[in-house]
Amino acid sequence: MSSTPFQVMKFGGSSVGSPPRLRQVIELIGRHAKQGPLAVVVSAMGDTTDWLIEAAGLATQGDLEGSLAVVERIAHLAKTNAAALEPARTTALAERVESLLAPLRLLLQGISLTRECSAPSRDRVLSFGELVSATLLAELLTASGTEATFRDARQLLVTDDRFGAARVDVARTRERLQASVAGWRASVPVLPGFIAATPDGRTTTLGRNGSDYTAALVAQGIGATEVTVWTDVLGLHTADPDLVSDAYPVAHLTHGEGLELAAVGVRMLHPRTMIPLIESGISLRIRNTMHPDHPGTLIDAIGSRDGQRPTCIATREELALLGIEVRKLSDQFQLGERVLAALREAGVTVWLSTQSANGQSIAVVVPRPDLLRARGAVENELTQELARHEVEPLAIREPVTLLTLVAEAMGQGVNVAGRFFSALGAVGVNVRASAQGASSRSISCVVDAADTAIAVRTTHAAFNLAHQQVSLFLLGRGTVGGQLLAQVRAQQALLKDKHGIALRVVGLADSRRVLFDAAGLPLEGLEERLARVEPVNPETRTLVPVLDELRRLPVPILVDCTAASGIEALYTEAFRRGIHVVGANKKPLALPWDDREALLAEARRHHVAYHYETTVASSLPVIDTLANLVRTGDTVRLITASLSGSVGFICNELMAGVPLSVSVRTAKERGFTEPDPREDLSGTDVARKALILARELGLPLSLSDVALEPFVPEDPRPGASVDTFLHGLKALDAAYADRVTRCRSAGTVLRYLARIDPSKVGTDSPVIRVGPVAIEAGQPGADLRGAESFVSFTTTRHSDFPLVVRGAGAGGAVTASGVLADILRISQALRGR
Ligand SMILES: NC(=O)C1=CN([C@@H]2O[C@H](COP(=O)(O)OP(=O)(O)OC[C@H]3O[C@@H](n4cnc5c(N)ncnc54)[C@H](O)[C@@H]3O)[C@@H](O)[C@H]2O)C=CC1
Ligand SMILES: N[C@@H](CC=O)C(=O)O
Repeated sequence: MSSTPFQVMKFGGSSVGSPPRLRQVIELIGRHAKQGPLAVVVSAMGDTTDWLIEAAGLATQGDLEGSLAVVERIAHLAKTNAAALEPARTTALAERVESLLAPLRLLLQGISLTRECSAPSRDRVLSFGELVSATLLAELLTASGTEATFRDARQLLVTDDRFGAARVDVARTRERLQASVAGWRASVPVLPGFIAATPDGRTTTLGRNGSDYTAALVAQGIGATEVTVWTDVLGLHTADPDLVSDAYPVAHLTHGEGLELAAVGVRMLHPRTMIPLIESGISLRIRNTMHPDHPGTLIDAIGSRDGQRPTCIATREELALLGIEVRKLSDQFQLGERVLAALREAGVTVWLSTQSANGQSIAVVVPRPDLLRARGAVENELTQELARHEVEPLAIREPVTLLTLVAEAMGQGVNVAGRFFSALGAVGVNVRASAQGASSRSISCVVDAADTAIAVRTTHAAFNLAHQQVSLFLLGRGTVGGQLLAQVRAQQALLKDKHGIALRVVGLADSRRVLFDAAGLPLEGLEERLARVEPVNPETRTLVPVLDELRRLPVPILVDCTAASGIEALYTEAFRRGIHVVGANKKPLALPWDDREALLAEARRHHVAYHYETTVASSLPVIDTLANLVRTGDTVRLITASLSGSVGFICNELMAGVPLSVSVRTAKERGFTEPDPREDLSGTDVARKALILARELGLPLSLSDVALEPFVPEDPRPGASVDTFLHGLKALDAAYADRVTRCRSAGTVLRYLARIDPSKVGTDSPVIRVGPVAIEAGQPGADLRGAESFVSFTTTRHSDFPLVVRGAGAGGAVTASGVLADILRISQALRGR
């Protein structure tokens, strides 16, 4: 006889709930049975257990007809599944199902007559789910060529008579299994999970996750080395994938980690199941029936093989926090002991308890449905002290969630608690209570239920993700915003894989519509999706509630690709919420000096970044260069610049003989102008840019200080639409053609330049001048092409040869790339925090 140890495989209800899944299970068992001895444990098919509970309930109400109709549903599922796999034996298998369910029908009849369903009767009713599935699975396996035999777990697993959650007599169970296993090698044993029997043969059930427990007990009893739980996920994930889209299956865990996770409520594991496995050194694998080649999660004595130790985040929801505090300090009180004993006595599970060092207060976390019972038990225990006002009235907080980080040797890691709490604090999650397990494998805290998702996502990112998550709320989906979305879409994978930055667009707004999803908006078709949102009145809408959601996400950034006036109020709200801002919009920086200073001070006060590199010459590194000059102690003596990509382009077109009206229209079409090109042609846009630069030098100037000569005279119809304005430009074509002719004959080029001369501070001459000039060939800026800009810095150190920054100064794609670079600067600066 072979001495190869057994493997135990357990299949849950969903794995055997439908013909395709059942077929996969039969194939899997067939394949593994060829490799070595195998024992199979199976749950009831699909929702059968719920249906049995329903049938028992109806029978108890005297509704036999309804109850038998539910049995019909159960029979139908079993027959359909069996017939789909063995069509040739449809009738025989249907008869088999009928004969298996006949005693159930009789039992329900009895219950309906007495209108009483005792705990033993209920266990008996529930047992039919597993009995049917195990019997059918054994028959279907044999028919498929894998010799299998139904083994009644009630003859093997011995329990006490606590019906509903019976306690197993491990020693007697082991004895029976050892005696029985000798005959198991020739034919795969198929055992019903979840059910067992008292020593006198009355059917019992094992409670929650009972089938996993059966598998662990069987493995222990027959000396198996591994239990595989086949389910519908790829393994135990680092966090609940419904809450965290980045959660991933963990390859290896130690038994200790598994037990810890089971203890804090991870649905897939139960402490009862872990104990026989740990005692007997049996590995537990969690695998997906639909992906049988995926290794899933292996839980054993060794744990991680590759040094990777991901932190699993477990949540237990629907809890209540009870705070009990003594008014007067006394070492006689033994508050903690009494409260815990009272709760134990009342049968209330305590998920977490923390006591103050002096024993004056205790906080306990209990299941929410047990809150009344828990409260009653504690108040009863402390009746006299409460009456004498020695104890504060109980403080109750509900619903709350218990969030636990589990990782081997966590206690030896540096600053684990600090990282945990600061990650939660950074997104505004209040920790209501906390505890670090003595095992050094876990640390737990209690948060409000409303904070569950954000708390899990944040801690998961802080502990498990190699990449930095960045959450973008984009305002504006026009020339720049639209290009930015396209660039994020194109760069997303590369940024994550190569640079460790995971950009997620969580919000998008235009002037009248907003879309927001904290989990991230799919970028494909996003603008079309926004266009379908019901528009609202821009005058009355507020984006502050969106900021309240944004602030709770990792590295939140408000990205302003609008030309909106008054948007600084939103920036201020963002800064106050710890949200960074990246803006292409010049208007907030051209506010009166005191307002602009107040805005920047607000960002500094809240330790957030405000980057606006693209406000001066699109993606050209102008502001950064200037800041570096100033930071390194250089003195800027003069800045001369062609700061308008659109007006520069128009000048070049005019010099090439294109009429003014046509060149302005082309500049707009190419995305060089402001949404309203009058902003460019009036010189206001250049004046704002020059002002932004002058202020970077610390000069407290305002727009009214700029000596401005427009490129095109003021529109006589300022309220007219952009189209009307563009149309009206035709009237100026001849005058501009004349001007160009004069330039040509003088050998000069038409340009629109800005000049910032700090030496004029304190004199009658303007520090900033903006206006059209005719410059000679060979002079800086004369040879600009298309929408090129240039900025020339003459400084103490760059005196003979000014430092020149030159390149494309306008356009959606280049500007968007500058905005993206600002976003990446923030995320890089925050890495690891
Ligand atoms: N086009 C370029 O080459 C450059 C543009 N910029 C700046 O970028 C900003 C955007 O320019 P474009 O994309 O060309 O403009 P655009 O007119 O093409 O797009 C503006 C977008 O902002 C939206 N919007 C307006 N008010 C809003 C509000 N209060 N909230 C949310 N969305 C709002 C509009 O619905 C539109 O989607 C402007 O401030 C411009 O000065 C900066 C550097 C270069
Ligand atoms: N309209 C602007 C765009 C960049 O700020 C320009 O023409 O330069």
